[in-house]
Amino acid sequence: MHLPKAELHLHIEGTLEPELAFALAGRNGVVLPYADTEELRTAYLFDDLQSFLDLYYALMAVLRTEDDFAELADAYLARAAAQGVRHAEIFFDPQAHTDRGVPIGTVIEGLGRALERSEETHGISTQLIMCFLRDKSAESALETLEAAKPHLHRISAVGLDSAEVGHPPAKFREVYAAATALGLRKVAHAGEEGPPEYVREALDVLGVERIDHGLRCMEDPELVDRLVSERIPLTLCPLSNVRLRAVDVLEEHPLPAMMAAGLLCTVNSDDPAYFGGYVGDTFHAVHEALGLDREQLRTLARNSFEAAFLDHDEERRARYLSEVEAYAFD
Ligand SMILES: Nc1ncnc2[nH]cnc12
Ligand SMILES: [Zn+2]
Repeated sequence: MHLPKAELHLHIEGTLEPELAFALAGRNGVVLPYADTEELRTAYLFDDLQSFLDLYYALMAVLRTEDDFAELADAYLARAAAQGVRHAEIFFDPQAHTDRGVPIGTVIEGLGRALERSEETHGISTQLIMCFLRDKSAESALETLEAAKPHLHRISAVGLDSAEVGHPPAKFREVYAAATALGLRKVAHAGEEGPPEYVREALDVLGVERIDHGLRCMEDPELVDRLVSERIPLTLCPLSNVRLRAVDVLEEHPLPAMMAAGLLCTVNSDDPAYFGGYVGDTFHAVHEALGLDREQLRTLARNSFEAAFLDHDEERRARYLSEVEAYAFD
């Protein structure tokens, strides 16, 4: 669906399509434990977040050089542009690469190279969000922030992702305080598999401005009231929630109830190479499965630009919002 939109919850490593994985494996002499792309695709049946993460981290072995990261990001941006994305705030997981010997500079400069020419090449403005892996230590997160310092001009925010349950946001209090002192914005995954309490902690202890997922806030009416009154954006990922079994089927996703409750919902693709669709496909899917009408889809698109970190460029935000209003559904 070509409705103009911002994508705010997208892991660049989660855009690694099987074809590119095999091409990079060949180039870099990495042997994958799958015969071909078809066999690899059969592994994309997940029971929960962890079963996905195991494959997601394993496949990253093919990403080694600056060119690899630039190619990965460029391929995503081309697909996103074809689905109406005008602005993308892109997550990356530096520790997943530094832990296997790829320097953080290789990752950031490779991604940065694709991102800096994105507006010209794809018509998409971009930002980069550096995520800490919450199943690693707080010290490792601090070391990662320190190692990223020569490249901070390329990074606008920090985030928190990976295995949620058992790794509450408060574990990362110190690194978020350090990121704040460096002028970085803050988001965190919370309430995907973890309890509503993690959403509260992300707001109160880490000071995040957006919640990634936030699905489980619906179990806690008081929290919903707070998210509504403070207009905290939620970056929801409905196709991801189905594939990782947070909801049984898309038809039962609480997105309509969340919108009706007044939450500032956005719709995103999370890891589109693994979950069956990019963000335009996701808009189409929620239209079909949940019956969201055109004005509700327009609201989701409007919300995406409202929730974007575009405060330094309100003129651009206004331009994107006017494109949403002007969009004529086929
Ligand atoms: N859906 C997700 N939740 C947590 N960490 C992730 N890393 C990539 N995708 C993720
Ligand atoms: Zn995510």
